[in-house]
Amino acid sequence: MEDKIRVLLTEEQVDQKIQELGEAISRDYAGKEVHLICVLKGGAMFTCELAKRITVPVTMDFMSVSSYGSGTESSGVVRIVKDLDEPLKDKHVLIVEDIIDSGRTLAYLIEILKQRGPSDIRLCTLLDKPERRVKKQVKVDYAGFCIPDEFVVGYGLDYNQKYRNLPYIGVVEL
Ligand SMILES: O=P(O)(O)OC[C@H]1O[C@H](OP(=O)(O)OP(=O)(O)O)[C@H](O)[C@@H]1O
Ligand code: HPA
Ligand SMILES: [Mg+2]
Repeated sequence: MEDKIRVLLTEEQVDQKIQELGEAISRDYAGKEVHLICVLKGGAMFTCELAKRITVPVTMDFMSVSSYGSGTESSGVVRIVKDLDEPLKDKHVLIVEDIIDSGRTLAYLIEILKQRGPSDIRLCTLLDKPERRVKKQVKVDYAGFCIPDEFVVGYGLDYNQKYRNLPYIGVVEL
């Protein structure tokens, strides 16, 4: 059966925001090389679109962690499914996520990546759900949109692995 999806952010709104984020990052990292860390799978589409709009030199690496089962609640247990290929020593690391919800995924990731000796670590997310935050210490450097406490899909975000390919952000009417 098809789920009913209500549009929360249109493709045009998302594109415009990614352009703005790319410009802000390019300004802030002027004269440096930025090492983007894409957090798979959710961060894949956003990372690629963002990378296209950054004008300073970019390198990219990919990591896969999982904190959600098949439902809409974080399990609280974060697992590394695929680690990075490259070391982070002396790099300007920018972690790119689709969403920060409870903050558990990012709190865990930042802790382990800090130990690998990067020059600095910042965080960029397309969506932020501040009302849901459990890990209050997670500081977001670049956030596209703050959204209300609703389960969203599209632009990399899934519900039971579906809808990652939608070019907009929608809410599944459960
Ligand atoms: O702030 P949190 O409550 O930790 O939730 C955010 C994380 O949860 C989702 O990933 P998920 O673990 O579902 O895996 P996926 O990216 O492969 O969909 C999302 O892509 C974020 O990575
Ligand atoms: O709202 C959401 N949608 C999809 N995946 C998620 N992971 C955390 N929050 C969400
Ligand atoms: Mg994810």
